[in-house]
Order: sequence, then C-alpha cells, then structure tokens
Amino acid sequence: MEDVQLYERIRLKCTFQRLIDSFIFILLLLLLSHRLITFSTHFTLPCFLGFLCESWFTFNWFIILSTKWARARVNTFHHSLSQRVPMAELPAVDLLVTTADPVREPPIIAVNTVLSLLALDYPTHKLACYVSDDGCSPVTFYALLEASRFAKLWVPFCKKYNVQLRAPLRFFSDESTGANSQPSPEFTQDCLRMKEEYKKLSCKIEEASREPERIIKLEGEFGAFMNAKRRNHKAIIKVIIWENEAGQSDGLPHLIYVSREKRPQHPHHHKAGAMNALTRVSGLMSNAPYMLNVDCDMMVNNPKIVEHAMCIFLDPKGYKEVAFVQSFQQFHDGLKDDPFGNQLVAASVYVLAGLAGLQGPFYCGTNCFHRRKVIYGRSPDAILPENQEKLSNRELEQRFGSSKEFVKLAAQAWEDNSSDVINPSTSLESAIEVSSCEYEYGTAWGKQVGWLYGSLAEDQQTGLSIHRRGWRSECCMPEPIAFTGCAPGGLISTMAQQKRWASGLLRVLLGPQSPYLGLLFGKLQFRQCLGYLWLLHWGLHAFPEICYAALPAYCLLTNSTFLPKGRWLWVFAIVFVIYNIYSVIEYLAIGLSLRTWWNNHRMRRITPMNAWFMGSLSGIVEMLGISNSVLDITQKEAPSSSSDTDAGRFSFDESAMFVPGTTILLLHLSGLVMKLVRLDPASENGSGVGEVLCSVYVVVCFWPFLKGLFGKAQYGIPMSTIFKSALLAFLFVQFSRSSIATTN
Ligand SMILES: O=c1ccn([C@@H]2O[C@H](COP(=O)(O)OP(=O)(O)O[C@H]3O[C@H](CO)[C@@H](O)[C@H](O)[C@H]3O)[C@@H](O)[C@H]2O)c(=O)[nH]1
Ligand SMILES: [Mn+2]
Repeated sequence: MEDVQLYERIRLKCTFQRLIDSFIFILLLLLLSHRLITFSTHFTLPCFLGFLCESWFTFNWFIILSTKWARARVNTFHHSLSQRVPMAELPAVDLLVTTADPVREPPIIAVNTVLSLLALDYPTHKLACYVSDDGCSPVTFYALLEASRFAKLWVPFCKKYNVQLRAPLRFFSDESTGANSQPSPEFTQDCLRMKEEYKKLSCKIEEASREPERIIKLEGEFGAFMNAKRRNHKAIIKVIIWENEAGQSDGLPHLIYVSREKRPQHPHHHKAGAMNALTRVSGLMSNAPYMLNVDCDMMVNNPKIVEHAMCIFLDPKGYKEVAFVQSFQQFHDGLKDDPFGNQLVAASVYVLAGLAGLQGPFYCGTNCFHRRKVIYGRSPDAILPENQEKLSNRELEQRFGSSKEFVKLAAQAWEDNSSDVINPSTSLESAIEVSSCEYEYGTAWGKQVGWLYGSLAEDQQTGLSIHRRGWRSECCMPEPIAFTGCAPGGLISTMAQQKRWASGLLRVLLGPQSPYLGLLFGKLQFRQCLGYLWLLHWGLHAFPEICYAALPAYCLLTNSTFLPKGRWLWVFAIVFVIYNIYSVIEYLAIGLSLRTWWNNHRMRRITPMNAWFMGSLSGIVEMLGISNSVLDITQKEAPSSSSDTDAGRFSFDESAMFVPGTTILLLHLSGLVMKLVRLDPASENGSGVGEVLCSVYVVVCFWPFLKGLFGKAQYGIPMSTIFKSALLAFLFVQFSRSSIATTN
C-alpha cells in the first residue's frame, strides 16, 4: 500500500461567527452578574427563576459556542483510491438495512433503498446486503424477492448509463438528473422499459400490501411465515441473491432477508437488537470488515459513496484512528421551508461540522459506515496493550456467545483479517442460532459489543462508547450528498419523534455512557463532551424553557417583573436582537430562506415545551422503573403524498404532548387581557413594556396553536386538550394571584 493521502480535513474560517458568539456570551455573563449583584438589595421569586433559567441558557450557549468554534469540512479524493489499494483488493462491505413495520414503513420504500444499495458503484462481489425485518412480514419478503428480479435489469441499466439516482422511485420522479442532458435514443428506450418494469413491480407490491392473503400463499418459500406473529416467531433467514461467488464483478451483490426470533417474554431492544442480530448474521455469512448501516428509508443518492468512505478508512492516518464515517441525514421529500423544523439543515451545517473539527461527528443511527472490529468492542491499536490484541477462547465466548462458528469469525474480524467470503448454505443453521432470542444472554452484546441497549437513542449511546474508547469519527460529505431519506410528514409525527429522542437522550445522559463519565474515566475529549451535551440536554432543556416562557405571563398576571431594570433592560434587548439577526444571517448564508429561519425558530420554542417536556417525563418514569419504553416508528410516506397543499399546516391529536403548549398560550392570553383591562393591582415594581413584549413574542411563536384553538377537524386542538390546558391555566392564575395576596 502506498502512503497516498486520501482525504483532508480543512478548518473553515469563522472569525465573524466566533466574534458574535463570544460577544453574545459576554453579554449573557454580564446580565447574570448584574442579576446576582441586585439580589443583595432586591430579591423576588420571578427574578430568581429568571436568573436560574438564564444561567442554563448561558451554559447552553457556551456549549454551542465551543462546538461551533472550529468548524471543519472533509474532502475525500476518491480518484486516488486505486493508487493506494487496487480495485480488486478493496475491502468488503456489509450493507445493513432495518425495517420494522410494513404499514408505517411501506415495503416499496425499503425496496427502493435496497435497490439503490445493490446498484452501488463498488465491486459487487464485495457487497452483501442484509435486510432486518422486525415486522416479520411476508409482504416485505415478497417485495424483496420481486425486487431482486427487477434488480437484474435495474442494476446493469444504472451502471450502463451511470445514472446518479439509483433508487427507481427517485429516478423516475426526477428524470432530468439522468445520464446526460441529451439522452440517446437507446437510453430513452431502455428508460421506458425500466419505467414499465418498475411500475409492474410497484403494482405487485402495492397489491400484496393491500391483500396479503390473496397474493401470498404461505407455502414453499413463504412457509416459514405460517403462524408467525410479529412479536412471537422463530428466526427466519432467507438468502434471496447469492450468485456472485466466483468473484466476477458483473453480478449482483448478495441479498439476505433476516427476521430475528422474537418471543413475548424476551426483550427485543428495538433497533439496537435488530442491528446486533444483523451484525452476527452478516458476521457469519460474509464477515466484511466494514458495515454500512441505513434505515429503510435512506436511499443512496451518490453511488460512489462507498469509495468516498473507504478514502477515509484506508487513508494512512484514518486507518489508525477513524472508527466510523458518518454522512448526514438529508431528506428528499422535505416540505418547503421546513415548517416543522425536522430537516435539521442548519444544525448539521453549524453544529455537526463543528464536531468534525473535534473528535468527530455523532453517530446518527443511519448513513454510517462502521469498522466491524470497533463494533465488536476494540479500542484503537495505539492505546491497546500488546496482550489485548488477541483474546483467549474463553474471553471470546464470554464476549460473543456460544456459536463456535461465529466466535471463530469474530476473532478474525477482531484481529483485522476477515476477508474470507463463505458459502451461506453451510452457515444458514448457525445464522438462525445467532439470531435467536436467547443467544445474547450472558454475553457482552448490548453492553460492550454491538449496539448498546438501554435507551431509545441507541445511536448516541453507541457512538459515545466508541468515542470514549479513544476513536475518532469523520464526516463524509461528497457532492452530491450521500443518502436522502423521508422526513417525518406532519407536526404529530415530528413531535412523536422528538419526544422519543428526548427521552432516549435523557437516558443516555444519565446512564453508564454519560459523557460526563466518558470525560472522567474514558478518552472523550473535553470539547467533544460539550458537543454531546448540546444534544443530550435536549430533554432537560424543556424545563427552563417552560419556566422561562411562563415567567412573563406570571408577571403580567401578578403585576410583577422578572426582567432587569433600566439600562440592563437594554442589554437584555440587545442580546435578543443580535442573537436573532445573527441567526438569520446564518440561515441565509447557507441558502435557506427567511421563512425557514422563522419556522425553525418558532419550533425551537414549540418542540421543547411540548415534545421534549413529555419525552423527559417519560424518560424519568422509565428510569424509575414505572413503565417500559415504547418505540413508535416514524411514519415514512412515499413522496406522492406530500404534494398536498395543506402539508405545512399544523395538525393536532389527543396526545398529552400538546397540553403544555396550549396551557402556555392560554396563560399568555389571560396575562395580556389582564394587562389590557388593568385589573391588576398597582405596584411600584409592576410589569411593563418588557413583559408585554415577551408575552406577545410567545403568542406569536405559538400562533399555530392559537389557530388550532379555533381550527376544525385535525387542524383544531381537540376539546379534551383545550379543557385540560384551561384547567391547568386556571390553577396557575389562581396560584399566581394567591402568591401576591400572601406577599402583600
Ligand atoms: O424495533 C425496531 C424499531 C425500529 N427499527 C428501525 O429503526 C430505524 C429507525 O426508526 P425510525 O422510526 O425511522 O426512527 P427515526 O426517528 O427516523 O430515527 C432516527 O433516530 C433513531 C434513534 O432514535 C436512529 O436509530 C435512526 O437511525 C435515526 O434515523 C428504522 O429503519 C426502523 O425500521 C427496527 O429495526 N426495529
Ligand atoms: Mn427515520
């Protein structure tokens, strides 16, 4: 291997950003110290609460400032890859896809993801694609089987014309990005044929989804699905394509369907459990040293992505220190102007790119290439004591479980010499063994090996454990972007997703992989730890956010004040104005619209107070052992359904998640009314323009909720929610008025 540099990390110039961020930080510190000083002469409850919340926000700002401080960008030189490693010697890559529910995740979406993976530009005999189906659905298997037939036409077509979008669904919805602008008649003809074939495929899959009993007879290939219940069935593993043994490079990659065993009395650990089963099955069948992990909706957008990732892994420097290569989540069907703030574009550009300049980006659960040995728990060679490089047989078994065959292959992967491709027919039985419910008992799976258990944010937990062992990670941001997925459609699914994240993240924060522990006892770098806190604090953030939002309402109701007085009120206003102007500039600078900024900004108020708040509460309840975690899978929709004009409108349901927001809104409305009609008792230190403006600001942010109060059908907040919120608001008003009665 020649020592050719295959990627570079360039620090971005961000002097202006640093100046503004620091200026805001200094002003925040000044405000806090002013508050502290005035407490000696004038101490009130609202001011004290204001001080506590502002301290939290200042700490949070410091975290953001530190994380954004040294942003970096990674460039990969995939044209030089062959100079370091001849094409024939490129490492094998196992492609791991998870799907869990044929209704919320329509099989046609998973099929497109799989097709786009099978058509990757990489020697095909080096690729094996494993699809985990936690739904244990014959429809998913049927869809994959049909897709494998279509793939025989589709993959050669993509390669012949070098098309960029290799998921047919994406290709046919955007033909302009095909091979060239002046398509040859041959291309046009082939294209028409593909379109016809794809149409047949999607009709078949749609029909099977609609009427599974009629289309799929549970016999022959499908016999295994007989009597299989979603949560109660034996392991089903089916080799769909395995034609490419001789190492010819013109066939299709291997394709394997895996539905791990599930029994009601055994915990299945959601996606982390599925990933671990896939890791073992793929470890047995192909044991590639690298694994790509994608959710079922993340379609390949750049067919050269594996080569780009390999540039990082095979680079002389990256080879020693990079554990995983992460491409950001981006969405192909995102709504215009991101009305629900779920596309996270600005966050990736500023915060995640900031991490790129530190120990590396978070592992985001999808679009990520891993080294198998790292997933098996290895630390970087540089810090590994000599004797730990090899594990004894007993250690191996304790770690990886009782399957002799798997343990042997795991040891090879651990020692970095796992290139043998083995024949599936000999290992299908062992594959079933390693995907049984009981296989993990008494082993290190879910604790030190594989995807870690205990939180719904298994990705952060797993990523943290890797960083704390001293590994780096790297972003991979080729042009065009690597993958695109489906963004959650409406407010309800966004909120459900955010709630799940908040509770999962809180459990990571307070669990054994906490970044605080990683900093003290592991090799997590200080600023990387701060970066993790930016994310893991999401759940906790809800409490100061709600408290701070309630303060102006409380002050209007009780005619008191929580804002600093005189000149200091100006400092407060200046922080607010500069922060917002700067944040607008940040959005515009990366080509986002003003509207997107406002939508995201508004969601930064709405999401914490509703979804994150409920998420933290449920996280706390779970940690106390009162309830088990429930994972609602995010709804994935085929792009056609998002063209509807009402797509950006807020819709509500009966969920308790909308109660806090509605209550806050009602409180502010009552506060403002009270101020207007001057029902409040006069007092010297009464609320003034400051409180009124703050209150108006909250109402403006919650405007969609205000519309929801009067909206119809799904666009209206349900009566039960309004009733609960009105009751809470009433109690709050009574409490506020009684609190002044006692102080007067
Ligand atoms: O029991 C389960 C539950 C989920 N999944 C799969 O996990 C993936 C992610 O689930 P989804 O409902 O799409 O979650 P998102 O909120 O979109 O996921 C984001 O956040 C998760 C962590 O909360 C990460 O695991 C994901 O990779 C990341 O995309 C999907 O492919 C599912 O099929 C399973 O395989 N088994
Ligand atoms: Mn998803």
